[in-house]
Amino acid sequence: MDRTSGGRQLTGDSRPAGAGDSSELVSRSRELEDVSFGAIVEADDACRIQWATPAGLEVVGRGIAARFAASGPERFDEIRTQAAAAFDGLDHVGPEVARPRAFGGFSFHDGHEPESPWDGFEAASFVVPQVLVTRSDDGTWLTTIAQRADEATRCLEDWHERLADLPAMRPSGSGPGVRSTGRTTAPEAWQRQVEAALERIANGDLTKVVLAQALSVELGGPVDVPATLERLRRQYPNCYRFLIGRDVGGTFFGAPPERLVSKRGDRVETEALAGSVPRGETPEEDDEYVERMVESEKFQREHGLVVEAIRDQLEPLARELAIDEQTIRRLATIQHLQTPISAMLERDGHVLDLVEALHPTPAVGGVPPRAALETIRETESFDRGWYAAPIGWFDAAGDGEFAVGIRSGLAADETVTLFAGNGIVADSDPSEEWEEVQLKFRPILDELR
Ligand SMILES: C=C(O[C@H]1C=CC=C(C(=O)O)[C@@H]1O)C(=O)O
Repeated sequence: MDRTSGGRQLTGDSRPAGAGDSSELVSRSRELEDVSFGAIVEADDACRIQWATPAGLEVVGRGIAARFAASGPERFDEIRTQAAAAFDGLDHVGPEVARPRAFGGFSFHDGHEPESPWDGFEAASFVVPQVLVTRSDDGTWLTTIAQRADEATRCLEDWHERLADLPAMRPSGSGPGVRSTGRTTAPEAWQRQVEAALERIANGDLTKVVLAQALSVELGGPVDVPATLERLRRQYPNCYRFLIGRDVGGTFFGAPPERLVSKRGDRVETEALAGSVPRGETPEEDDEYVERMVESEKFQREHGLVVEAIRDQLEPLARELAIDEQTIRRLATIQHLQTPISAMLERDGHVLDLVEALHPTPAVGGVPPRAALETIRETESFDRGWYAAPIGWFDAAGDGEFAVGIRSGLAADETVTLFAGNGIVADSDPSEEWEEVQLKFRPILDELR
Protein backbone atom coordinates (compact mmCIF):
# COMPACT_ATOMS: atom_id res chain seq x y z
CA MET A 1 0.00 0.00 0.00
CA ASP A 2 1.16 3.45 -0.82
CA ARG A 3 0.47 6.23 1.61
CA THR A 4 1.36 9.27 -0.44
CA SER A 5 1.35 11.69 2.48
CA GLY A 6 0.56 11.93 6.16
CA GLY A 7 -2.60 13.66 4.98
CA ARG A 8 -3.64 16.60 7.10
CA GLN A 9 -7.35 16.10 7.06
CA LEU A 10 -9.52 19.06 6.31
CA THR A 11 -13.06 19.59 7.34
CA GLY A 12 -15.16 21.17 4.64
CA ASP A 13 -17.80 20.53 2.06
CA SER A 14 -17.54 18.21 -0.92
CA ARG A 15 -17.04 20.82 -3.63
CA PRO A 16 -14.61 19.66 -6.29
CA ALA A 17 -11.14 21.07 -5.77
CA GLY A 18 -9.92 23.26 -8.61
CA ALA A 19 -8.73 26.69 -9.61
CA GLY A 20 -7.93 28.79 -6.55
CA ASP A 21 -8.94 26.00 -4.20
CA SER A 22 -6.29 24.42 -2.08
CA SER A 23 -8.34 21.67 -0.35
CA GLU A 24 -6.36 18.45 -0.26
CA LEU A 25 -7.54 15.27 -1.89
CA VAL A 26 -7.99 11.98 -0.07
CA SER A 27 -8.27 8.69 -1.93
CA ARG A 28 -9.03 5.17 -0.80
CA SER A 29 -8.83 1.97 -2.89
CA ARG A 30 -9.96 -1.63 -2.66
CA GLU A 31 -9.58 -4.57 -5.00
CA LEU A 32 -12.55 -5.61 -7.13
CA GLU A 33 -13.90 -8.64 -8.91
CA ASP A 34 -13.89 -7.85 -12.60
CA VAL A 35 -16.69 -5.60 -13.79
CA SER A 36 -17.79 -4.26 -17.17
CA PHE A 37 -16.05 -0.93 -17.73
CA GLY A 38 -18.67 -0.05 -20.35
CA ALA A 39 -21.45 -0.40 -17.77
CA ILE A 40 -19.69 2.07 -15.43
CA VAL A 41 -19.53 4.82 -18.02
CA GLU A 42 -22.78 3.94 -19.82
CA ALA A 43 -24.85 6.87 -18.52
CA ASP A 44 -23.97 10.02 -20.44
CA ASP A 45 -25.47 12.51 -17.99
CA ALA A 46 -22.42 12.49 -15.70
CA CYS A 47 -18.84 13.56 -16.18
CA ARG A 48 -17.13 10.36 -17.38
CA ILE A 49 -13.80 9.27 -18.76
CA GLN A 50 -12.37 6.10 -20.25
CA TRP A 51 -8.71 5.53 -21.10
CA ALA A 52 -6.89 2.43 -22.36
CA THR A 53 -3.31 2.05 -23.59
CA PRO A 54 -1.72 -0.46 -25.98
CA ALA A 55 0.37 -1.63 -22.98
CA GLY A 56 -2.79 -2.80 -21.18
CA LEU A 57 -3.70 -0.15 -18.60
CA GLU A 58 -7.47 0.50 -18.59
CA VAL A 59 -9.22 3.13 -16.52
CA VAL A 60 -12.79 4.39 -16.27
CA GLY A 61 -13.88 7.28 -14.11
CA ARG A 62 -17.04 9.15 -13.12
CA GLY A 63 -17.88 12.32 -11.26
CA ILE A 64 -15.57 15.15 -10.26
CA ALA A 65 -13.25 15.29 -7.23
CA ALA A 66 -11.20 18.11 -8.77
CA ARG A 67 -11.41 20.04 -12.02
CA PHE A 68 -8.81 22.21 -13.75
CA ALA A 69 -9.50 24.41 -16.77
CA ALA A 70 -7.59 27.08 -18.67
CA SER A 71 -7.47 28.90 -21.99
CA GLY A 72 -4.98 30.82 -24.12
CA PRO A 73 -1.25 30.33 -24.69
CA GLU A 74 -0.48 29.90 -20.97
CA ARG A 75 -2.94 27.04 -20.64
CA PHE A 76 -0.30 24.33 -19.99
CA ASP A 77 1.23 26.31 -17.17
CA GLU A 78 -2.15 27.19 -15.66
CA ILE A 79 -3.19 23.54 -15.55
CA ARG A 80 0.11 22.61 -13.90
CA THR A 81 -0.39 25.31 -11.24
CA GLN A 82 -4.02 24.36 -10.51
CA ALA A 83 -3.13 20.67 -10.35
CA ALA A 84 -0.15 21.28 -8.04
CA ALA A 85 -2.47 23.03 -5.57
CA ALA A 86 -5.08 20.25 -5.71
CA PHE A 87 -2.56 17.38 -5.51
CA ASP A 88 -0.48 19.02 -2.78
CA GLY A 89 -0.84 16.91 0.37
CA LEU A 90 -2.68 14.12 -1.48
CA ASP A 91 -3.48 11.31 0.95
CA HIS A 92 -3.74 8.09 -1.07
CA VAL A 93 -4.15 4.71 0.60
CA GLY A 94 -3.99 1.98 -2.01
CA PRO A 95 -1.62 0.58 -4.60
CA GLU A 96 0.24 2.93 -6.90
CA VAL A 97 -1.67 1.76 -9.99
CA ALA A 98 -4.96 2.88 -8.36
CA ARG A 99 -3.70 6.37 -7.48
CA PRO A 100 -5.74 9.45 -8.44
CA ARG A 101 -4.96 10.82 -11.89
CA ALA A 102 -6.27 13.85 -13.76
CA PHE A 103 -7.78 12.92 -17.14
CA GLY A 104 -8.52 15.31 -19.97
CA GLY A 105 -6.77 17.20 -22.67
CA PHE A 106 -6.28 20.31 -24.71
CA SER A 107 -7.80 21.79 -27.83
CA PHE A 108 -5.68 21.76 -30.98
CA HIS A 109 -5.46 25.59 -31.19
CA ASP A 110 -4.72 27.60 -28.04
CA GLY A 111 -7.32 30.25 -28.98
CA HIS A 112 -10.13 27.67 -28.88
CA GLU A 113 -13.50 28.65 -27.36
CA PRO A 114 -15.85 25.90 -26.16
CA GLU A 115 -18.67 26.66 -28.61
CA SER A 116 -21.06 24.25 -30.34
CA PRO A 117 -20.37 21.44 -31.19
CA TRP A 118 -17.51 21.59 -28.66
CA ASP A 119 -19.52 22.86 -25.65
CA GLY A 120 -17.93 21.61 -22.46
CA PHE A 121 -14.51 21.22 -24.11
CA GLU A 122 -12.38 24.15 -23.00
CA ALA A 123 -8.94 24.95 -24.43
CA ALA A 124 -7.55 22.89 -21.56
CA SER A 125 -9.61 20.85 -19.16
CA PHE A 126 -8.88 18.00 -16.76
CA VAL A 127 -10.91 16.16 -14.16
CA VAL A 128 -9.76 14.02 -11.26
CA PRO A 129 -12.76 11.66 -11.16
CA GLN A 130 -14.55 10.96 -7.89
CA VAL A 131 -14.69 7.25 -8.74
CA LEU A 132 -11.98 5.41 -10.67
CA VAL A 133 -11.77 1.78 -11.69
CA THR A 134 -8.30 0.73 -12.86
CA ARG A 135 -7.43 -2.57 -14.53
CA SER A 136 -3.84 -3.67 -15.18
CA ASP A 137 -1.49 -6.61 -14.51
CA ASP A 138 -1.89 -5.64 -10.83
CA GLY A 139 -5.61 -6.54 -10.85
CA THR A 140 -8.76 -4.42 -10.86
CA TRP A 141 -9.07 -1.65 -8.28
CA LEU A 142 -11.80 0.71 -7.19
CA THR A 143 -10.62 4.13 -5.97
CA THR A 144 -12.76 6.92 -4.57
CA ILE A 145 -11.50 10.45 -4.15
CA ALA A 146 -12.93 13.16 -1.93
CA GLN A 147 -11.92 16.07 0.26
CA ARG A 148 -12.21 14.10 3.51
CA ALA A 149 -11.21 10.59 4.52
CA ASP A 150 -14.66 9.65 5.89
CA GLU A 151 -16.28 10.76 2.62
CA ALA A 152 -13.79 8.79 0.51
CA THR A 153 -14.37 5.66 2.64
CA ARG A 154 -18.17 6.01 2.56
CA CYS A 155 -18.10 6.52 -1.21
CA LEU A 156 -15.80 3.47 -1.56
CA GLU A 157 -18.29 1.23 0.25
CA ASP A 158 -21.28 2.68 -1.70
CA TRP A 159 -19.58 2.16 -5.05
CA HIS A 160 -18.37 -1.29 -4.10
CA GLU A 161 -22.00 -2.30 -3.55
CA ARG A 162 -23.16 -0.51 -6.70
CA LEU A 163 -20.55 -2.25 -8.84
CA ALA A 164 -21.53 -5.65 -7.47
CA ASP A 165 -24.91 -5.15 -9.22
CA LEU A 166 -23.29 -4.37 -12.58
CA PRO A 167 -22.57 -7.15 -15.06
CA ALA A 168 -19.00 -8.49 -15.42
CA MET A 169 -19.51 -8.41 -19.20
CA ARG A 170 -21.66 -6.13 -21.32
CA PRO A 171 -22.50 -7.03 -24.92
CA SER A 172 -20.81 -4.61 -27.30
CA GLY A 173 -23.55 -5.25 -29.90
CA SER A 174 -23.43 -3.74 -33.34
CA GLY A 175 -23.42 -0.17 -34.65
CA PRO A 176 -26.59 1.95 -34.77
CA GLY A 177 -26.37 2.09 -38.59
CA VAL A 178 -25.58 5.10 -40.77
CA ARG A 179 -28.51 7.05 -42.28
CA SER A 180 -26.43 9.64 -44.12
CA THR A 181 -23.08 11.39 -44.13
CA GLY A 182 -22.24 15.04 -44.78
CA ARG A 183 -18.82 16.47 -45.57
CA THR A 184 -17.35 19.78 -44.47
CA THR A 185 -15.07 19.62 -47.47
CA ALA A 186 -16.24 18.56 -50.94
CA PRO A 187 -13.64 16.93 -53.25
CA GLU A 188 -13.40 20.16 -55.35
CA ALA A 189 -12.83 22.28 -52.22
CA TRP A 190 -10.17 19.81 -51.05
CA GLN A 191 -8.44 20.06 -54.43
CA ARG A 192 -8.35 23.87 -54.09
CA GLN A 193 -7.16 23.70 -50.46
CA VAL A 194 -4.31 21.30 -51.24
CA GLU A 195 -3.30 23.32 -54.32
CA ALA A 196 -3.23 26.51 -52.22
CA ALA A 197 -1.04 24.75 -49.62
CA LEU A 198 1.26 23.48 -52.40
CA GLU A 199 1.61 27.06 -53.63
CA ARG A 200 2.71 28.22 -50.17
CA ILE A 201 5.17 25.32 -50.13
CA ALA A 202 6.49 26.30 -53.58
CA ASN A 203 6.90 29.92 -52.38
CA GLY A 204 9.04 28.70 -49.50
CA ASP A 205 6.56 29.88 -46.80
CA LEU A 206 5.82 26.35 -45.72
CA THR A 207 7.45 22.91 -45.87
CA LYS A 208 4.59 20.73 -44.59
CA VAL A 209 1.02 21.21 -43.40
CA VAL A 210 -1.55 18.68 -42.21
CA LEU A 211 -4.97 19.55 -43.60
CA ALA A 212 -8.05 17.88 -42.18
CA GLN A 213 -11.73 17.34 -42.91
CA ALA A 214 -14.79 16.55 -40.81
CA LEU A 215 -17.47 14.03 -41.72
CA SER A 216 -20.84 14.36 -40.06
CA VAL A 217 -22.51 10.95 -39.71
CA GLU A 218 -26.28 10.78 -39.07
CA LEU A 219 -27.08 7.52 -37.33
CA GLY A 220 -30.07 5.21 -37.27
CA GLY A 221 -30.27 5.61 -33.45
CA PRO A 222 -28.30 6.91 -30.50
CA VAL A 223 -24.66 5.84 -30.36
CA ASP A 224 -23.43 3.76 -27.42
CA VAL A 225 -19.88 5.14 -27.16
CA PRO A 226 -18.50 2.57 -24.63
CA ALA A 227 -19.81 -0.27 -26.83
CA THR A 228 -18.27 1.37 -29.92
CA LEU A 229 -14.93 1.57 -28.09
CA GLU A 230 -15.19 -2.10 -27.16
CA ARG A 231 -15.70 -3.01 -30.83
CA LEU A 232 -12.75 -0.75 -31.74
CA ARG A 233 -10.63 -2.65 -29.19
CA ARG A 234 -11.19 -5.84 -31.17
CA GLN A 235 -10.22 -4.27 -34.50
CA TYR A 236 -7.44 -2.02 -33.19
CA PRO A 237 -6.02 -3.84 -30.13
CA ASN A 238 -2.72 -1.94 -30.28
CA CYS A 239 -4.25 1.52 -30.28
CA TYR A 240 -5.19 3.80 -27.42
CA ARG A 241 -8.90 4.16 -26.63
CA PHE A 242 -10.41 7.17 -24.95
CA LEU A 243 -13.80 8.66 -24.06
CA ILE A 244 -14.29 12.09 -22.54
CA GLY A 245 -17.79 13.15 -21.60
CA ARG A 246 -18.48 16.34 -19.71
CA ASP A 247 -21.71 17.17 -17.88
CA VAL A 248 -22.64 19.34 -20.90
CA GLY A 249 -22.12 18.82 -24.64
CA GLY A 250 -21.12 15.74 -26.57
CA THR A 251 -18.74 12.85 -25.93
CA PHE A 252 -15.31 12.93 -27.58
CA PHE A 253 -13.89 9.48 -28.24
CA GLY A 254 -11.42 7.64 -30.43
CA ALA A 255 -8.86 4.92 -31.02
CA PRO A 256 -5.61 6.78 -31.84
CA PRO A 257 -2.57 4.77 -32.90
CA GLU A 258 -0.22 7.65 -32.01
CA ARG A 259 1.46 8.31 -28.67
CA LEU A 260 2.29 11.96 -28.11
CA VAL A 261 4.39 11.28 -25.03
CA SER A 262 4.64 9.21 -21.87
CA LYS A 263 6.77 10.12 -18.86
CA ARG A 264 7.60 7.98 -15.85
CA GLY A 265 10.26 9.52 -13.60
CA ASP A 266 12.94 10.77 -15.96
CA ARG A 267 12.14 8.31 -18.77
CA VAL A 268 10.27 9.67 -21.77
CA GLU A 269 8.83 7.83 -24.75
CA THR A 270 7.36 9.31 -27.88
CA GLU A 271 7.22 8.55 -31.59
CA ALA A 272 6.91 9.94 -35.08
CA LEU A 273 3.92 8.51 -36.94
CA ALA A 274 3.37 9.93 -40.40
CA GLY A 275 2.98 8.57 -43.92
CA SER A 276 0.01 6.35 -44.77
CA VAL A 277 -0.90 3.68 -47.31
CA PRO A 278 -3.90 1.33 -47.39
CA ARG A 279 -3.92 -2.34 -46.36
CA GLY A 280 -3.84 -4.72 -49.31
CA GLU A 281 -6.23 -7.57 -50.08
CA THR A 282 -3.40 -10.09 -49.58
CA PRO A 283 -0.14 -10.15 -47.57
CA GLU A 284 1.75 -9.60 -50.83
CA GLU A 285 -0.33 -6.53 -51.63
CA ASP A 286 0.21 -5.25 -48.05
CA ASP A 287 3.96 -5.53 -48.61
CA GLU A 288 3.78 -3.82 -52.01
CA TYR A 289 2.09 -0.81 -50.44
CA VAL A 290 4.71 -0.74 -47.68
CA GLU A 291 7.56 -0.96 -50.17
CA ARG A 292 6.12 1.93 -52.15
CA MET A 293 5.91 4.01 -48.97
CA VAL A 294 9.38 3.10 -47.67
CA GLU A 295 11.02 3.85 -51.00
CA SER A 296 9.12 7.05 -51.69
CA GLU A 297 11.18 10.21 -51.29
CA LYS A 298 7.95 12.15 -50.63
CA PHE A 299 6.77 9.84 -47.82
CA GLN A 300 10.23 9.78 -46.25
CA ARG A 301 10.43 13.59 -46.31
CA GLU A 302 6.93 13.86 -44.77
CA HIS A 303 7.95 11.42 -42.01
CA GLY A 304 11.47 12.78 -41.53
CA LEU A 305 10.13 16.27 -40.76
CA VAL A 306 8.23 14.81 -37.79
CA VAL A 307 11.30 12.95 -36.47
CA GLU A 308 13.43 16.12 -36.76
CA ALA A 309 10.86 18.34 -35.04
CA ILE A 310 10.45 15.90 -32.11
CA ARG A 311 14.23 15.62 -31.77
CA ASP A 312 14.61 19.42 -31.79
CA GLN A 313 11.87 19.88 -29.16
CA LEU A 314 13.18 17.16 -26.84
CA GLU A 315 16.91 17.80 -27.11
CA PRO A 316 16.98 20.83 -24.77
CA LEU A 317 15.13 18.81 -22.09
CA ALA A 318 17.00 15.52 -22.43
CA ARG A 319 20.40 14.18 -21.48
CA GLU A 320 20.04 11.07 -23.66
CA LEU A 321 17.90 10.85 -26.76
CA ALA A 322 17.51 7.71 -28.84
CA ILE A 323 15.89 7.61 -32.26
CA ASP A 324 15.12 3.98 -33.09
CA GLU A 325 14.94 2.46 -36.52
CA GLN A 326 11.93 3.25 -38.67
CA THR A 327 9.26 0.52 -38.66
CA ILE A 328 5.80 -0.07 -40.11
CA ARG A 329 2.69 0.37 -38.01
CA ARG A 330 0.16 -2.00 -39.57
CA LEU A 331 -3.45 -1.38 -38.48
CA ALA A 332 -6.65 -3.08 -39.65
CA THR A 333 -7.36 -0.51 -42.38
CA ILE A 334 -4.15 1.48 -42.88
CA GLN A 335 -0.34 1.26 -42.58
CA HIS A 336 2.01 4.01 -41.36
CA LEU A 337 5.70 4.79 -41.12
CA GLN A 338 6.66 4.87 -37.43
CA THR A 339 9.86 5.87 -35.62
CA PRO A 340 10.02 5.23 -31.85
CA ILE A 341 11.90 7.94 -29.91
CA SER A 342 12.95 7.81 -26.24
CA ALA A 343 14.85 10.10 -23.90
CA MET A 344 16.06 10.51 -20.34
CA LEU A 345 15.20 13.91 -18.91
CA GLU A 346 17.94 16.27 -17.83
CA ARG A 347 15.94 17.00 -14.70
CA ASP A 348 12.65 15.58 -13.49
CA GLY A 349 9.76 17.75 -14.59
CA HIS A 350 6.11 17.42 -15.46
CA VAL A 351 4.65 15.48 -18.38
CA LEU A 352 2.79 18.70 -19.32
CA ASP A 353 6.20 20.36 -19.99
CA LEU A 354 6.71 17.70 -22.66
CA VAL A 355 3.16 17.97 -23.99
CA GLU A 356 3.63 21.72 -24.33
CA ALA A 357 7.00 21.29 -26.08
CA LEU A 358 5.74 18.67 -28.52
CA HIS A 359 2.19 19.76 -29.44
CA PRO A 360 1.48 19.98 -32.29
CA THR A 361 4.10 17.76 -33.88
CA PRO A 362 4.24 18.03 -37.68
CA ALA A 363 2.25 14.74 -37.76
CA VAL A 364 -0.83 16.92 -37.12
CA GLY A 365 0.43 20.52 -37.56
CA GLY A 366 3.32 21.23 -39.90
CA VAL A 367 6.66 22.95 -40.55
CA PRO A 368 7.40 25.70 -39.73
CA PRO A 369 4.83 25.45 -36.92
CA ARG A 370 3.55 29.05 -37.02
CA ALA A 371 3.01 29.13 -40.80
CA ALA A 372 1.39 25.69 -40.67
CA LEU A 373 -1.04 26.72 -37.91
CA GLU A 374 -1.93 29.87 -39.83
CA THR A 375 -2.55 27.81 -42.98
CA ILE A 376 -4.74 25.36 -41.04
CA ARG A 377 -6.78 28.19 -39.49
CA GLU A 378 -7.23 29.96 -42.82
CA THR A 379 -8.00 26.81 -44.81
CA GLU A 380 -10.16 24.47 -42.76
CA SER A 381 -13.88 25.20 -42.69
CA PHE A 382 -14.62 23.39 -39.40
CA ASP A 383 -13.50 23.72 -35.79
CA ARG A 384 -10.78 21.15 -34.93
CA GLY A 385 -11.75 21.46 -31.26
CA TRP A 386 -9.92 18.62 -29.50
CA TYR A 387 -9.21 16.64 -32.68
CA ALA A 388 -5.45 15.98 -33.17
CA ALA A 389 -4.72 17.46 -29.74
CA PRO A 390 -3.15 15.92 -26.59
CA ILE A 391 -5.53 13.60 -24.72
CA GLY A 392 -4.45 11.69 -21.62
CA TRP A 393 -3.63 11.87 -17.93
CA PHE A 394 -1.11 13.05 -15.36
CA ASP A 395 -0.67 12.32 -11.66
CA ALA A 396 0.50 14.10 -8.51
CA ALA A 397 4.16 13.32 -9.34
CA GLY A 398 3.89 14.86 -12.83
CA ASP A 399 4.11 11.49 -14.58
CA GLY A 400 1.57 10.73 -17.29
CA GLU A 401 0.76 9.62 -20.79
CA PHE A 402 -0.82 11.42 -23.75
CA ALA A 403 -2.10 10.17 -27.10
CA VAL A 404 -2.72 12.37 -30.14
CA GLY A 405 -6.50 12.70 -30.49
CA ILE A 406 -6.74 11.34 -34.05
CA ARG A 407 -9.05 8.58 -35.42
CA SER A 408 -11.60 10.33 -33.25
CA GLY A 409 -15.16 11.63 -33.26
CA LEU A 410 -17.55 13.79 -31.30
CA ALA A 411 -20.85 12.04 -30.48
CA ALA A 412 -24.01 13.97 -29.68
CA ASP A 413 -27.49 12.36 -29.81
CA GLU A 414 -27.77 10.58 -33.14
CA THR A 415 -24.81 12.29 -34.84
CA VAL A 416 -21.10 11.55 -34.73
CA THR A 417 -18.69 14.04 -36.31
CA LEU A 418 -15.50 12.30 -37.42
CA PHE A 419 -12.18 14.02 -38.08
CA ALA A 420 -9.22 13.03 -40.25
CA GLY A 421 -6.28 14.76 -41.88
CA ASN A 422 -3.20 14.18 -43.97
CA GLY A 423 0.25 15.65 -44.34
CA ILE A 424 0.77 17.80 -47.44
CA VAL A 425 4.34 18.31 -48.70
CA ALA A 426 5.83 19.28 -52.09
CA ASP A 427 4.77 16.61 -54.65
CA SER A 428 1.56 15.76 -52.76
CA ASP A 429 -1.22 14.80 -55.13
CA PRO A 430 -4.64 16.17 -54.01
CA SER A 431 -6.59 13.07 -55.06
CA GLU A 432 -4.16 10.63 -53.40
CA GLU A 433 -4.28 12.76 -50.25
CA TRP A 434 -8.11 12.64 -50.42
CA GLU A 435 -8.03 8.83 -50.51
CA GLU A 436 -5.68 8.67 -47.51
CA VAL A 437 -7.97 10.93 -45.48
CA GLN A 438 -10.97 8.70 -46.25
CA LEU A 439 -9.03 5.69 -44.91
CA LYS A 440 -8.62 7.49 -41.60
CA PHE A 441 -12.39 7.93 -41.17
CA ARG A 442 -12.84 4.19 -41.48
CA PRO A 443 -11.94 2.88 -38.00
CA ILE A 444 -14.91 4.60 -36.32
CA LEU A 445 -17.18 4.75 -39.38
CA ASP A 446 -16.97 0.95 -39.84
CA GLU A 447 -18.06 0.44 -36.21
CA LEU A 448 -21.07 2.74 -36.58
CA ARG A 449 -22.52 0.90 -39.59
C1 LIG B 1 -3.60 13.46 -38.98
C2 LIG B 1 -3.87 12.17 -38.93
O1 LIG B 1 -2.90 11.20 -39.02
C3 LIG B 1 -1.52 11.49 -38.80
C4 LIG B 1 -0.91 10.26 -38.27
C5 LIG B 1 -0.44 9.26 -39.08
C6 LIG B 1 -0.30 9.50 -40.47
C7 LIG B 1 -0.51 10.74 -40.98
C8 LIG B 1 -0.29 11.01 -42.44
O2 LIG B 1 0.03 10.07 -43.16
O3 LIG B 1 -0.49 12.15 -42.88
C9 LIG B 1 -0.85 11.89 -40.12
O4 LIG B 1 0.36 12.56 -39.88
C10 LIG B 1 -5.25 11.66 -38.77
O5 LIG B 1 -5.43 10.45 -38.63
O6 LIG B 1 -6.19 12.49 -38.77
